[in-house]
Amino acid sequence: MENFSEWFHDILEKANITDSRYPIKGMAIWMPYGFQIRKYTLEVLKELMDQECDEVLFPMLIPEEELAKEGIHVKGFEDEVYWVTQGGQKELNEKLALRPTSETSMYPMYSLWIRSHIDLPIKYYQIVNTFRYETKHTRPLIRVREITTFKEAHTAHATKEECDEQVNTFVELYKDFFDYLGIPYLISKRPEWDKFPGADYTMAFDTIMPDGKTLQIGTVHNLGQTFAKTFDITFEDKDGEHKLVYQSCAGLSDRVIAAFIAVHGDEKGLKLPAIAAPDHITIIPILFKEGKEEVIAKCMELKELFEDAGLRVNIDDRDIRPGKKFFDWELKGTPLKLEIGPRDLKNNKTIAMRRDELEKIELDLDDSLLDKVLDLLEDYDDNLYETSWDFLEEHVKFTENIDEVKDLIESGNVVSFNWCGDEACGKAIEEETGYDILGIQEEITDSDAKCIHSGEPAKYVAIMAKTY
Ligand SMILES: Nc1ncnc2c1ncn2[C@@H]1O[C@H](COS(=O)(=O)NC(=O)[C@@H](N)CS)[C@@H](O)[C@H]1O
Ligand SMILES: [Mg+2]
Repeated sequence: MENFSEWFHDILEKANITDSRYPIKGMAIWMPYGFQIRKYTLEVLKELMDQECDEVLFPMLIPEEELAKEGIHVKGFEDEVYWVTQGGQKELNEKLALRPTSETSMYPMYSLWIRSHIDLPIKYYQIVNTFRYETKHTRPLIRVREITTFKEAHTAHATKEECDEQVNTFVELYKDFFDYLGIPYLISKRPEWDKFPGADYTMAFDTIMPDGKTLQIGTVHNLGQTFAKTFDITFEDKDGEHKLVYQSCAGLSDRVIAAFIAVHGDEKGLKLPAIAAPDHITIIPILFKEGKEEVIAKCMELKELFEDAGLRVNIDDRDIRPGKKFFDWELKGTPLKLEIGPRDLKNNKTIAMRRDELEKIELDLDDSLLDKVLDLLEDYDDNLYETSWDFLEEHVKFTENIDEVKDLIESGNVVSFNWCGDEACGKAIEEETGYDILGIQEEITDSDAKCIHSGEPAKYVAIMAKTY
């Protein structure tokens, strides 16, 4: 994985995940195999989101006057918004923004819908495409200009306590989501200067990619009452008083799939956890002239057996030499491969192979087969989960010496350090090292800890990294 970036771009094309040759920079096509990975990933996400929120769907276009209402917010996005200025031959009398995110399309409606405390809480989410004219280097799935898989949740609450609680609930939901996908993460509170435009604070999930650079894979924002003031989202409370709501929002994007592919991959290609793998099992018949029908018949029988157990199975019966089939299987990263040839049939066996260990496992073609296959899939998933978390944990290094930071990060680590929390000091650290402070992870109680830069008493343990 020396050159991860090359591996990543290659695998997207070779495994038929996306095609970035679309004639607009930062926009790509979801190809069939990738579309399935995205589909199964979204099934997991929606299962979790539907327990917490109601799914809705808002228009993609936002009137300029709404987008511009929240000063800090629009400042944060003014360089990234795409505009629609014409309808057919006619100039529009008001410019329309392609949503970069949907606060300013949703909150005028929240203001309309929320009258009384009984209308609260509102907890809506949508999975849509959003548009950001990213000026930094675009990368497929990682930094795109059309974010095709943008899950955004937006909540409104009567009290601060309930809103703060909602932020914690979304953090827990994201932990569950990434745990299902076996994507390891670091959670931190973004520094003041890097929080979401208009938010009180931002909780961020970062994963460590194979090259040691971190990728922000999800964020939860406590918006406080800022947007409520701007969009006049008030409610009449039980005591008859009119009050501003408290709001939170939580976002994920295509980056989840970038991380899913990256953290589990290896030199041979994809290695997909079963939960979002297009197929769980690839059956490879070894076909000779004689015995061909029997082999195919047995493969069909096994496919049915596994599908009846809820597994996704494909038979690679292409008329090509087995070696090419094995190569493709390794590239596409299906968890388990079963080989069946005429000799295996005679011995009533199949040769199984897990995509992680790549060792031959002889299995009897008897009624113990299904359970053995399910056990292999479970052990495989556990191994992927453990391996990815080991990688993350091995690549977070604590240091008290700012001179060590560069070597640690350049050799592919995230650096954990004591920080006084002062903004000027934080910016000086970023300036001096050339890396980003991802955020603070915990408060420090024992007072003798000193800030890595100012030497002042440290208030927090923070993390910094080279980021995507
Ligand atoms: N250009 C981009 N390409 C891919 N993913 C992106 C891009 N910009 C942001 N993201 C992802 O989208 C997530 C949410 O974006 S955000 O700006 O942080 N937050 C919001 O937009 C909030 N309104 C969430 S509802 C980020 O955590 C990041 O993982
Ligand atoms: Mg951005």
